Amino acid sequence: MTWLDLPADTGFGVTNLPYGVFSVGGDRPRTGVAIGDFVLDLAAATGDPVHATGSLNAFLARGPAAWSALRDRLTGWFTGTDDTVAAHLVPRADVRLHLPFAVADYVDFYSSQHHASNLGALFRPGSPPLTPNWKHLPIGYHGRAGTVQVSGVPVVRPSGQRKAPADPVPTFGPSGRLDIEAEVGFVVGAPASGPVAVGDFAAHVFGVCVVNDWSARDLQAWEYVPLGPFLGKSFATSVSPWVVPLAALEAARVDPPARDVEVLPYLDDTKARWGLDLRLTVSLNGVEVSNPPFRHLYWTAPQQLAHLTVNGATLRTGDLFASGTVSGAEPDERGSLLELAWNGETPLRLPDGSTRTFLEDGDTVTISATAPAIDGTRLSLGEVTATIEPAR
Ligand SMILES: O=C(O)/C=C/C(=O)CC(=O)CC(=O)O
Ligand SMILES: [Ca+2]
Ligand SMILES: [Mg+2]
Repeated sequence: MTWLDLPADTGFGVTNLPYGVFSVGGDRPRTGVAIGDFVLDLAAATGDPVHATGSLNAFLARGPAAWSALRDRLTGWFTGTDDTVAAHLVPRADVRLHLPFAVADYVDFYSSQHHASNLGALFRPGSPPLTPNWKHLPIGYHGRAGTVQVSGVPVVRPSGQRKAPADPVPTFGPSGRLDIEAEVGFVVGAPASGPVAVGDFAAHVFGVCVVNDWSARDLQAWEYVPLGPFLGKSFATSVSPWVVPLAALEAARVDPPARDVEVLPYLDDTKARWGLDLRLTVSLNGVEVSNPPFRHLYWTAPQQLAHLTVNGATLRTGDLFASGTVSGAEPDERGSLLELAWNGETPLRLPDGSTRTFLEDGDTVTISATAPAIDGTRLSLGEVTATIEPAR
C-alpha cells in the first residue's frame, strides 16, 4: 500500500524505484527517483550532498550496503503513513532528464545466439553462422564511453569510408545503412581491482538501463576485419535516463538457456543464475516493429563481467557493459534493422505506406523494456529514444 496516487499501469511503482538525474527549468541537475508520474528530489528529501552532484557516480561508488539502505528508506517513505516526502515530488512532465552517470568505460557484448547467427549469415555468408569461440567465451569489444548520450539527444548520421564488395575502391560519405541495436546495459557501481567472480556480480553492478547501440553497417562491414567494430559504432550510443536497481529485478530472474558446450570454471554460473525475463519493444516513428525477448541470452551479465575482468582489468564506478543486440528466434523479435529487413531484402512496411531497410533522416527510434515485479505487475525500465539528423 502507498499514500501515493499511482496510475494503475504506471510501471514506476514502489517496487521499481529507478534512479536518474533531473533538472527543472535551468536549475542544477540532481538525483531523483521515479515514482508514478513524479520524481522524488533525493537531494532535497535526504539532505545528502551525494545526491546533488549531477551524477549518480558518487552514490554508486558507496556500494551495495548503501544502495540497499537507501532503497529500504525509500520503500518505507512510500509505503508508510507519513507523507512528509510528498513536498519533494516533482511532476515527471516538468523535468529534464540528463545522462544519469558519467560513463567510465563502455563495453559491448554479443551474447544473443539468434543475433550472432543472423549477423554471421549476413556478414560472413558461406562460413558457419557462429564463430568457433562463440560458445566458449562472451565475445565483446571496447566501445567509446565519451559518445554515450542520454535518451532524447539526436543522433547525427555518421560519415566515413564504405566499400561494397562490387566497388573497386572505397568512397567517403554519409552512411547509407544506419541501424539500431536494441540492448540492455549494466551499470557498475562498486569498483574492483581485478577479476570479479560470477558470484560477486551483485556486489559490483548497481542496475540496468536500456541501450541503443547505433551502428553504421556500411562503415562497419568495410572496417571490421580483423580488429572488429571501430568507427561504425563509436559515433553514438544512447541510454535510457533511469537506472533500475538489480534489487528491483528479483522477480525477473530466470534460468538462462541450456548451454551445450562446457565452459571453463571462471564462467560457470550454476550458482549465480541471472537470466532476466525482460521484454523489449522497438518502435520506429511510433510503430512497433519488434519485441525482443532478453531471457534467451546465452551469456548472462555475471558471465560477461567475469570475462571482462578475468585478465586483471580493473573495474571503475560508471563502467557500462551492454548485453549485445537482443534478438529472439522469431522474425518479429529481432533487435536490428539489418536483421528485421534481412540486409535490405525484405523491407519493413510502415502504416504510412513507406518502407525501410535502414534509417532515414528524421526517423525516430524508441526502445522500451519491462520486467515482472515482485507484486505481480510489470515494472518499466523506461525508454531510450532519438531522432536521426542529416550528416553534417
Ligand atoms: O558479427 C559481426 O561481425 C558484427 C556484429 C555486430 O555488429 C553486433 C554487435 O555490435 C554486438 C552486439 O550488439 O551483439
Ligand atoms: Ca551492439
Ligand atoms: Mg556505440
